[in-house]
Amino acid sequence: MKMATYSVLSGSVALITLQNPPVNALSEAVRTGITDAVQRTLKDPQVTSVVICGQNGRFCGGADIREFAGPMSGPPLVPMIHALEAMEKPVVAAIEGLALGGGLELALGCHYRIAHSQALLGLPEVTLGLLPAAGGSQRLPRLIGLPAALDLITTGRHISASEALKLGIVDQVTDDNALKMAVEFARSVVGQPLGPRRLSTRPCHSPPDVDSVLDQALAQVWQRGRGALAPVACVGALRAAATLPYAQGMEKERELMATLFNSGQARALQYAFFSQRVVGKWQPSGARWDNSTTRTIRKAAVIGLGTMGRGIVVALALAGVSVVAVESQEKQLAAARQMVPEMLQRGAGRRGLDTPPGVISFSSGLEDVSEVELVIEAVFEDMALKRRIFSRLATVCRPGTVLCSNTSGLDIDQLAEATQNPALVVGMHFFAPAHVMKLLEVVCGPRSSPEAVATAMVLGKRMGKVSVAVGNCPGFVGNRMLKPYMEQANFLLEEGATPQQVDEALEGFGFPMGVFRMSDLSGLDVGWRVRKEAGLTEQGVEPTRMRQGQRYSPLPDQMCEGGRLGQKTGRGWYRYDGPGGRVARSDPWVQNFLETYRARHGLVPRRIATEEILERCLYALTNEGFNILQDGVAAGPEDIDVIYVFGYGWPRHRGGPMFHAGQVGLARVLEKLEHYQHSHPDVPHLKPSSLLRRLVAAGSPPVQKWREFISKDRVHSQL
Ligand SMILES: CCCCCCCC/C=C\C/C=C/C(=O)SCCNC(=O)CCNC(=O)[C@H](O)C(C)(C)COP(=O)(O)OP(=O)(O)OC[C@H]1O[C@@H](n2cnc3c(N)ncnc32)[C@H](O)[C@@H]1OP(=O)(O)O
Repeated sequence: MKMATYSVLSGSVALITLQNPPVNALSEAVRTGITDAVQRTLKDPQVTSVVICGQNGRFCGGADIREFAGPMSGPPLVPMIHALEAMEKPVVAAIEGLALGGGLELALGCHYRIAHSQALLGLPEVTLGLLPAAGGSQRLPRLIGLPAALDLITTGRHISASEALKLGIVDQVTDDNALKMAVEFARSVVGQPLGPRRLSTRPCHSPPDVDSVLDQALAQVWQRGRGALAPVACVGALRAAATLPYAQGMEKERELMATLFNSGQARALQYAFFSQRVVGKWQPSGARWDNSTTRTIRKAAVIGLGTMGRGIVVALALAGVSVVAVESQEKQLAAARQMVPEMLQRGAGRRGLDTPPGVISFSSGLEDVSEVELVIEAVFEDMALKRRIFSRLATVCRPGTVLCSNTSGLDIDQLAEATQNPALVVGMHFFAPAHVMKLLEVVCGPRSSPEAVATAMVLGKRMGKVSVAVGNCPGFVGNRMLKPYMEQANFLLEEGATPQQVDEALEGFGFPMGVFRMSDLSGLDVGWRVRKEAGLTEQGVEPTRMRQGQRYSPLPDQMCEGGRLGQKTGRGWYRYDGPGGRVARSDPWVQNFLETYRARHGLVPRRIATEEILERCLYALTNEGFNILQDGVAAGPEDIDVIYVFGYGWPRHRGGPMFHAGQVGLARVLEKLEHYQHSHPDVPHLKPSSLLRRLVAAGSPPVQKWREFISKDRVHSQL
């Protein structure tokens, strides 16, 4: 039952309990319940104080985000909180579990706040494309000062009860029963003046250089936000708090919220929030998020200690898994022995731990993995080498050991074939740096058992990853979609664009790095190795611009042949201050290289508009997403969008590629793909997906409806 209940304890303390599981969000029924309870409190002369708490040890997770999709009805939050604050009887918030967003704003309207030591507090509205518009942007700076409020409101970060106490957000923290303590506290403050406890009546203490503090904050959110509107609006609301009387500040808060509330960005960010939860309810290959048998992993091995392997070792150890780290090359092993403990210590420090929970041992031979429960292979993308390792693992490991590969796109089934028990083989595709990046693609091979898949999914979650189950095909989901995107970027260079121009267009869209800067960072040889494996490169001869009957750009292969591998060689699509340099500068050599290339192939360069760059790169990528959905390689558009937001730098405020296509309009995306395919008939990736066509024919249903639509049309699903 969703509501807020009213009861009176020992005849004098009114208790208002929010009841809306699982997080006691402030739905219409809850707001109605609070409003009614306030009226009853006012009318009851026996009641001398009030305590507000949440059912089941959770104070409140904020406004009910699901209600944002429809018309607003019921008592609004602002007057409701104002009525609480205006009461002449002391009101105490008993904060257990969490007080987030509107939940904390409600607590800020109370006269006192008592928190349990394990509670988390915060104003995360900015992460949903909004601002704390129930007075939070005006009350918080009046309580803790402008700089601290700027930090909390523009980042949306959650803080512990002890940090909240230090900042002055809560009055007391307890390890015992916070509700009991709040009730005692409420009784003890009856009769004390409430004026100073009403935050709306306090002045906002701002530093003397208030303008420069606000300007600096604005510059920072611009730089961090990559085009996100909400952080900028948050600074605007805090500027109002610092410079205007409370009532005018509230008016500004309302205006800014109205703009954000109806923006595409707020819709995208709220979609991103729910997508992550949809993806968390995985059910691939007969496995299920809520009732699968899984193996508990206490000891694991990582094979190959390059950059990826080292990161995986650290991520496992931080999750409390003991790791056998194996590397056959002496030099690489020595480097890992030195680097891994340092990385681990830093990772533990970031989590506030003195010592990392997992123990790591190093080895140069596979025989040392015989006791582990799960192995993650992380050697080069070389199928023959990986198969040799898997075949050896199958003999060395105990029966039942789950065998995983960190391949970024090779066939999991071929690896499984090299073992005696293919059901135990799954892909665990991490993203670099593996101990930092949140995404994990768990690749379900056609023969992977539900138990092996569920074990990898659960282990990923334990490692703090957002695990997404995907099917087995070249590149899986993320890299399969990246291929047409990068292909278009290379074609654009052939046609007249420069790497900077393409990168600036993509960075303007909101990616942290354009495609060429990103290639330089990850190393051009990564893709080169994959193309060689696929038989696409033509080293030594004058390369053609067609391969296997399709347009192909040999530009990146030629860069690699010339030793320009990116940052690691100090030269790539940009030049750097030497190997390992980080600052990209435009390189006249590249300009000359492109001009010579175009001349040799008879290509006449043309001016290419930013719009074309974005449409060709992004729609080619999205089109592949539709093909992936059609093939059953991803369970739904949310899975693809989560992968792109967490693994590929897709700006979260644009929801993800599939959501973005819906926002642009599926009919428009289709029309543009048709247009570009007409001009480039030799590029199959521009051929509109039949699923896209069917969705358009069905009237372009919203992205949340695609799943049911797709499942009807799917020939077969890998998941
Ligand atoms: C014209 C202008 C009009 C303006 C009118 C607007 C007025 C608004 C005024 C004030 C602004 C206030 C805004 C807000 O408060 S926005 C909400 C802020 N709160 C949050 O961002 C918290 C979001 N939730 C979380 O971060 C987490 O869920 C958690 C930390 C609370 C709990 O995490 P965990 O235990 O891991 O559980 P899940 O994440 O899996 O969640 C469980 C379940 O609960 C659903 N849920 C969580 N929070 C909310 C919520 N605030 N509203 C609705 N539903 C919520 C979540 O979706 C899960 O459900 P499932 O999807 O069905 O599994």
